[in-house]
Amino acid sequence: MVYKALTIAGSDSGGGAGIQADLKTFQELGVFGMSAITAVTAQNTLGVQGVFPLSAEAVAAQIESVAADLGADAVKTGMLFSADIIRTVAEQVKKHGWERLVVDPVMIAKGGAPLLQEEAVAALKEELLPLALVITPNIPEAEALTGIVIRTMDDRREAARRLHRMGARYVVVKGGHDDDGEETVDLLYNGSEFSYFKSKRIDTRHTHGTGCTFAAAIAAELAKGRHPVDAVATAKAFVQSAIAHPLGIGQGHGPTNHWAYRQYGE
Ligand SMILES: Nc1ncnc2c1ncn2[C@@H]1O[C@H](COP(=O)(O)OP(=O)(O)O)[C@@H](O)[C@H]1O
Ligand SMILES: Cc1ncc(COP(=O)(O)O)c(N)n1
Repeated sequence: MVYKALTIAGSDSGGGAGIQADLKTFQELGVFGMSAITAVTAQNTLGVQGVFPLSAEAVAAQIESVAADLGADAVKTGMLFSADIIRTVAEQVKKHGWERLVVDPVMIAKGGAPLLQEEAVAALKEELLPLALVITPNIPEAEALTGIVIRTMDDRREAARRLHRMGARYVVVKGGHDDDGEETVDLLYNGSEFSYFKSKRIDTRHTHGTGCTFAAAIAAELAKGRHPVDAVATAKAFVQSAIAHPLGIGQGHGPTNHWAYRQYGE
């Protein structure tokens, strides 16, 4: 049985985030990766030097080509850039009946470059979020989507409840941006209870693409038919290993090591 996952996201020329991180992660987890590119970024470990969006028509055509021939066992979205592209992606997801959908609501690159237009946040909330099986905001994204200022774990739980009410069935509020403490804690809410995925916080600047890698690993595990909670557990272990064994390339915020989980395990 060959499991297939489709990523709908932006291209990162530096290879650490976006489509490139997603395809590497799918491959490492034994899933055949396919892609629909929403925007091409000129990017490296130092930052984003340019953003060149594709038309919504070009995005739809790529998705149609995949759906018409190969099909997808799970779908992941990343950088979507505009409201137009978001609406198109939502239409396509509904049209093809894709239920195992991971929405990583990418908004801003770690260096501060916007990857989603401000006016597109409403479309993300209204059109795409209700279709998500799993949504994986980091803390600033959870704040932008809910309007809650997140300082404490209670704030995070409240944000998760709101995102669930907006229609996402499993909400993961990631803890990479919470700099306090020895641990990073990703909080998962399924509509009735919370669970916590904890790992040792690694002191490193090589975290470019961690969010993409984490969400792609969830999609890969969902493609194999795994339960969302088990998929999140594997994704946390995968990204932890990828951060713990950095490659040390590039002059800025380097990429994670996508083959670390296979080579070294957790
Ligand atoms: N320094 C770190 N040490 C260990 N895990 C981390 C670290 N930074 C991020 N992570 C993990 O990487 C994943 C992505 O987190 P985060 O940085 O919050 O997302 P994003 O890349 O979208 O900003 C989460 O599972 C988080 O717990
Ligand atoms: C094309 C593209 N997509 C997404 C990100 C976010 O990366 P991160 O996973 O570090 O939040 C990025 N920098 N570039």
